[in-house]
Amino acid sequence: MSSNLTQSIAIGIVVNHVNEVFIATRPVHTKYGGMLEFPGGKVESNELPEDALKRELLEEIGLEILKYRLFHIEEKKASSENKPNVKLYFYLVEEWKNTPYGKEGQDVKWHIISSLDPKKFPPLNITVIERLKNLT
Ligand SMILES: Nc1nc2c([nH]c(=O)n2[C@H]2C[C@H](O)[C@@H](COP(=O)(O)OP(=O)(O)OP(=O)(O)O)O2)c(=O)[nH]1
Ligand SMILES: [Mg+2]
Repeated sequence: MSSNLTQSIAIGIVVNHVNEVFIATRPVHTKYGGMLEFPGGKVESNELPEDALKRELLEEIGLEILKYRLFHIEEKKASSENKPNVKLYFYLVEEWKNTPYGKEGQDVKWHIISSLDPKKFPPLNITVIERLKNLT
């Protein structure tokens, strides 16, 4: 029997009109430190995934999002009894206000979708990056 809880994560794939996505480098001292990531973070207990998406993008990259849609869900079972299962909600963000920047001091950059190297991202991003490349 498994009693593991599920930690949901809301992630924004911010895409501009020239097929670039806004990507940050994870701080070195964190899990997957030094790897690339789409902005986002943990869904809190009182939130829906899309509430967390709006909050995290404002907190991390100063973006007020206007148009977004759920694009992909990735789930992973916990590797041990005392860890949560994880569920990643990836949203495509297509319209926003403001100009995104690294509000927490993180390194950020626009990357052309076709140039993305999935090996530079956490392993749960591999499928969504493949799907993203098939869009363009
Ligand atoms: N933001 C983000 N997290 C990802 C991606 N891929 C992936 O596996 N993750 C994982 C890494 C983390 O274990 C988890 C989200 O964590 P986070 O570190 O961004 O969480 P957070 O913003 O709420 O930060 P904190 O409060 O835990 O410091 O999801 C991704 O593309 N973007
Ligand atoms: Mg985060």
